[in-house]
Amino acid sequence: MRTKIVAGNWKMNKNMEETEALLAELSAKLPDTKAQVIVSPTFVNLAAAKRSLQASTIQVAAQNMHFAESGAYTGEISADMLLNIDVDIVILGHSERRAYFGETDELLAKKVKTAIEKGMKTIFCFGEELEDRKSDNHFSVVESQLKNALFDLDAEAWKSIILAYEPVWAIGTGETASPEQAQEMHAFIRKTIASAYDASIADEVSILYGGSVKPDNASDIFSKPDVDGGLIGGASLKSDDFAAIIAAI
Ligand SMILES: O=C[C@H](O)COP(=O)(O)O
Repeated sequence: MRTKIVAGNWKMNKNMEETEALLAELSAKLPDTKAQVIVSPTFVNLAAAKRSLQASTIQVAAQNMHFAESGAYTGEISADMLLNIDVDIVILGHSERRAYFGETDELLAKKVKTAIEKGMKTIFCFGEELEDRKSDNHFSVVESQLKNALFDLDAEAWKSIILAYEPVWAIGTGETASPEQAQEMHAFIRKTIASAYDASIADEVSILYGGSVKPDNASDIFSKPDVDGGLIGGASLKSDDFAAIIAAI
């Protein structure tokens, strides 16, 4: 049985007081769920989030990290720094990191490797752009993103990987992939992993969908057999909306 997960990526939103207030609201409204719920505030608010959630089942993830142990990397954050404040989940490969900060599959492979070595869980994001889908290249783009960043991992490492398929054309646009499009791609991802490794790894990895998930479309998307939850952007910034999405799983 795969773990169901709903994760909220807050991106560059919410100051410390707003972080604490949103988490207090969310904790009060958290529906009864077996899903793993994760929130991902900005780096500077991770410690405050951990404090706010001390008595909660809600987990905290970072939105990025560097691959190096430490050193002269101005502005960067290491795995050990995250672990030092008890943050052991990291989002890597988000399309905004790829598009605005030049993160490549090769760089992401290094980051994932570090996360695994440090005992962290990775929410690994990937997905095609609109032109890829229009030109019917979406499957090959996704396959190469997975292959380049993840397929050097050993089988054991996959226990620490959560996948998040996020078609770039659906992120923050209000345009969601249809539940059928999400299911088709998630099934393809599982098949690709089964070919590279084996069926049990493919069956066990949780694959989240991300891209304009809202309270009114969440249950249709989550009802698909290969969709194990969501990575939620905008709608995770409002406690009512995020709680409704969690309730839809
Ligand atoms: O990480 C989350 C995704 O970028 C989705 O964002 P969105 O729900 O605002 O479309």
